[in-house]
Amino acid sequence: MVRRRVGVMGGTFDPIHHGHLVAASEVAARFELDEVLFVPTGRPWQKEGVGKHVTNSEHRYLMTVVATASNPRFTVSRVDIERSGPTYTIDTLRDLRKQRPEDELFFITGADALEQIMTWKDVEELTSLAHFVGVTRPGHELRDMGLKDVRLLEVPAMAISSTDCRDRVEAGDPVWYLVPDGVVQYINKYQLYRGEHTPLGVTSS
Ligand SMILES: Nc1ncnc2c1ncn2[C@@H]1O[C@H](COP(=O)(O)OP(=O)(O)OP(=O)(O)O)[C@@H](O)[C@H]1O
Ligand SMILES: O=C(O)c1ccc[n+]([C@@H]2O[C@H](COP(=O)([O-])O)[C@@H](O)[C@H]2O)c1
Repeated sequence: MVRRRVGVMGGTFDPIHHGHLVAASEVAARFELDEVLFVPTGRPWQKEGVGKHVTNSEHRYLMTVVATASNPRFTVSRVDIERSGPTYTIDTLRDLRKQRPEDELFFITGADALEQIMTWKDVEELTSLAHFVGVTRPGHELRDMGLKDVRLLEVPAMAISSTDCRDRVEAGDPVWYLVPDGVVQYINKYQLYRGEHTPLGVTSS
C-alpha cells in the first residue's frame, strides 16, 4: 500500500490569512503531499496571558473551513479544539497518528514558530511522529534550531499576520485580499475583532 503524504498545518488562525494558505500550498507542491490538514488550536498556551484574548475556537474553526473549502486537498481537523486543556503539538500528532496510522505526516511551521520550537512540550519526541517543515516568513530568520528531522523551504513572501488583520478590523481598515473573501464576510457577519463579545451559541475556549 502506498503511504499517503499528509501535511499538518497547525495554527491559531485568528483569523486564517493568505500567508497560511500560500505556505500550505507551497509545501504541498514541493513535498508532493496528497492532503494538507489544517488544525486550529484549542487553547494556544503560548498566546494566552494577561490582556491577551483568543477568539473562541468554533469561530476560528469555521473561518478555517471557509478559507480552505475551494481546495480539494485542504481539509480541517477538530482534533485540537475537541481536546480539553492547553494545546500541545505532541498530543495533536499522537491523536492524528491514531486516526491515520498509515499516513506519513509533515508538520508545517513558519520561521517564527520554529524559533520557539525547543520550548514546546516533549520536543524530543515530536520528530518520531512527523517530519517537520519550516517555511520562510518575512521578518524572521529561518533556522533549524537543532530539531532532529526538519526540512527548510522558501515560500512566496506574504507579509501578513493575524495580529495585523485583527488590528485592521478594529481600526475599520479593510482586510480584503489579506484573508479570503469568505473570511472577510464571516468576520463581518459575526462582528469579530471589534472589541465586542461575538456569540455563536458556544462557550469560548
Ligand atoms: N505570513 C506567513 N508566512 C509564513 N508562515 C506563516 C505566516 N503567518 C503565519 N505563519 C505560520 O502559520 C502557523 C500558524 O500561525 P498563526 O495562526 O499563529 O498566525 P500568525 O499570523 O502568526 O498569528 P498572530 O499574529 O496572532 O501571532 C505558524 O507556524 C506561523 O509561523
Ligand atoms: O506543543 C507545544 O508546546 C506548542 C507550543 C506553541 C505552539 N504550538 C503549535 O504550533 C502551531 C502554531 O501555533 P501558534 O500559537 O503560532 O498559532 C500550533 O499548531 C500550535 O499548537 C505547540
